[in-house]
Amino acid sequence: MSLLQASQEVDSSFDNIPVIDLKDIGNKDQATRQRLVQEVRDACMQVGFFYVKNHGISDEVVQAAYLASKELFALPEDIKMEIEYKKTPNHMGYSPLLSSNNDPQNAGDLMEGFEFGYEPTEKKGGGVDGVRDDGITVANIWPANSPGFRETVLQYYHAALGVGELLFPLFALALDLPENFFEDKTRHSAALMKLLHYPPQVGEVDERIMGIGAHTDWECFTILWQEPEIQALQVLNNDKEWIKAPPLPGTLVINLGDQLARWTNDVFKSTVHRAVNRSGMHRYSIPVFVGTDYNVPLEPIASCVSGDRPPKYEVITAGDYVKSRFKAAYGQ
Ligand SMILES: O=C(O)CCC(=O)C(=O)O
Ligand SMILES: [Fe+2]
Repeated sequence: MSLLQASQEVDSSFDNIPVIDLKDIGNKDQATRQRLVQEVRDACMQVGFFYVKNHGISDEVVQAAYLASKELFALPEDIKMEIEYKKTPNHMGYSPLLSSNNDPQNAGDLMEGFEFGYEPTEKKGGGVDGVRDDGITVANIWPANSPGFRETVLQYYHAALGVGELLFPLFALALDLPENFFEDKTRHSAALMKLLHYPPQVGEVDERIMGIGAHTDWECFTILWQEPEIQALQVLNNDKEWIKAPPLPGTLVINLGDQLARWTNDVFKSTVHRAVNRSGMHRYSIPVFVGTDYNVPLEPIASCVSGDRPPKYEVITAGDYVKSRFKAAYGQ
């Protein structure tokens, strides 16, 4: 069945998020690979979200990033504000509570964050990397007097990039494209990592106050680590029901973003989601947003367009798209 035919028959009234085991990802056996690709295709068409287990990021690397994140957010507010995102041209750095607003219906997101883009682990200090001088990842900003912080979080970042490199060929195969379709479009690691902290929300439930309001992600896909045992993430299905995406031990959440929806003319779903922390405890999460290089135009692939299904989106480069979404979320 062609992609478009399959897409017409898709039922997106899911009530849970599929789990995909990556243990066979290096297995070259045709049938094994085909099974994995089919699982990815179904998840991308029906849900836009899936968990991965056996993803290859070690517990040590995850734990170290988690602890570094907790330590960062525990710093006094005035210290954190020294690296506020407004001090960079590209919104990297610290964003205090309520500084972003992902859902225009809401008053702001009740979370604080710290965001950075590509840097090799060995480089000392943040700064300009000529290859990526694209207006988005030109300047990271790092907390002063936090020894080891930069190295620790970059270690996680690079491990997540490795997961991304495993996933791109699967997405390509799931779209009936050559396995290496994304290779020349992802040479510069246009990935941003964000540490997030959601303080507990207590008291009366107000639907307009979310940790992060309803939104879609902006890149190709997001690799999300969630704090164990705290339910916060919710995913919207086609029946407009919020489906819980609880943390499952040992897994990461993969969710598709708008770039893949644009590449595929919505054959793959960039699904609306939100998070709210009513657990009474502090919650931390770590998304890594993986996209195509910022100069790459997001042109719908031929197998996702037909006379009945004309292109839904104007062509825009990945970079311009991400910039426009930053502007909308931060109001500048
Ligand atoms: O913290 C979470 O579970 C979700 C975060 C998220 O959706 C985002 O940062 O785009
Ligand atoms: Fe998101």
